[in-house]
Amino acid sequence: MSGIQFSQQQKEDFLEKTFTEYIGCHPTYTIPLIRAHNFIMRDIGPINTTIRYYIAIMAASRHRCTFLVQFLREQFLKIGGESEWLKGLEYAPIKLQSLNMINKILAHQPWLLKTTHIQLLFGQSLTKNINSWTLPELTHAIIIMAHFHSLCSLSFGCRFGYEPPECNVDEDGEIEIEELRFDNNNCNNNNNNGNIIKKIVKRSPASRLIVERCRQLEQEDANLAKIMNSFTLATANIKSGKHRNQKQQNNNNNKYRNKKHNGNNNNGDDKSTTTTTTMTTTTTTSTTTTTLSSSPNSDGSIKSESSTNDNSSSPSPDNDEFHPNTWSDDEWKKYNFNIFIDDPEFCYIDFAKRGRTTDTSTYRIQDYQWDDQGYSLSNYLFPDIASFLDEKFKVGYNLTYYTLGPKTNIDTSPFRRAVWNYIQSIYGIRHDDYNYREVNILLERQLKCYIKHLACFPELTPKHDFRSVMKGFRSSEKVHVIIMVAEARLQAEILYAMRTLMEYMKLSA
Ligand SMILES: CC(C)C[C@H](N)C(=O)O
Repeated sequence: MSGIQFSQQQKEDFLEKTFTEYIGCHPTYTIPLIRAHNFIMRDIGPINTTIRYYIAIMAASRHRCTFLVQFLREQFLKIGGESEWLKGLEYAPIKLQSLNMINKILAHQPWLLKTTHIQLLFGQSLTKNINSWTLPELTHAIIIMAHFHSLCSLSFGCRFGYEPPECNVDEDGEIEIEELRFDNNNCNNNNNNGNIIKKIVKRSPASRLIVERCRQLEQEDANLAKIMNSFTLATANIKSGKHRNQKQQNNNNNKYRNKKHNGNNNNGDDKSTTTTTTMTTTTTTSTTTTTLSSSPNSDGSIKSESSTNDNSSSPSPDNDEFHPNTWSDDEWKKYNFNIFIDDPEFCYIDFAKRGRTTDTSTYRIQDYQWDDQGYSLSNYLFPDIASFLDEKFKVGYNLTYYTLGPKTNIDTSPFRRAVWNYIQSIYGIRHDDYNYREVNILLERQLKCYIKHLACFPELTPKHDFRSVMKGFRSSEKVHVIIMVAEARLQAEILYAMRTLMEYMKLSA
């Protein structure tokens, strides 16, 4: 795939800014992402282009993603969208307003989507009018929404969590900075370095801060070998089935037993993180203060408060102007996302803690899978879309460089599968053939918390998290995890939506 060139238009439209800069280090993913994006937003499809952009604005507003909302507003006007509509949803056609409900459900609690929601959008045959949706239109709209909800996770994960770059100081005092910039000519998919493009820059007074950071990183690196060895061991144990012994031990662990009895273990969260938990050091413990609403607590579940980091260096205007956690009240007002959505308080709740009154049971992936049912239904309703989504899901799930930090030739599939299945379990999707104990063995608590935050509350992901979790990982590997979060989340939304559309079609057949 190296050597593929994007047209200037494509670059301007989508690759510039965040995505070019940060995801470009994974061209194997960037290319299908852009292909799918262009198909969803620009190619021939059931929905008119300006409307697509408006739906995308509604979707990105659910997660208050300034970067995307600004970008989409510009595009909307550029292609001739009604500027009046940008005053708020109430200025847009009723047909668009009617998407509000499924936008919020899909974004935060997709398991709540029911055929009645779909029914409302179609109207009864007698009352069918200009405001009614058709099945292909609705499928397109759902895919736009899910695509942008997932891009919010990608966007917050990368754009706001990436300072300063990893770097090393060599003996001559030059600094090697890992630059995760997209460069078609230098990208080689089989490159064990994860396509990192390094640049040597001369030390300058301005780089003193970076040098200090390098020293810190060197210290952290001292623990790296240990961490990676224990990870390799855990992975090997899982492959050889030895984790069953671990499971046995853990079953004797009182904390776990109590938790299980309380019925709170649906998400694979386990407060009694086992001794084999790996991947991070415990050297940095950040103190937090509460300022915003809703953030995950230390075991990966969400509590009603959020954090800013006492340890984070004071924000520079350049880096922080769009970061919600640093906004003043005035700044929040300036970007009034609420005009494009209703019920702004509606947010993710733990699937495990969903109200007893809801009739939602766990989604068994074996009953409705992407590969079979999801693929064919989406393709039937919106021709050709399935292969674009499928390509992205496959890369999101299978991408590997066989590296882990400084180690090479590592089979990371148990770790990647744990990340993927953990995210889907957050949305109530269970893979019957998966042993969820592996999640607790391979993902330490802080990482689970980060992942859950990024999937469910991307707008509240503390900026410093990118640095403080996944210690020992390369920056490109952290981006890789963020890609998995975005894709697993996207697939979860699409699965719930397609399953509900299928039920609706059966009912109305
Ligand atoms: C997310 C990372 C741990 C993935 C790893 N670098 C790999 O090549 O598979």
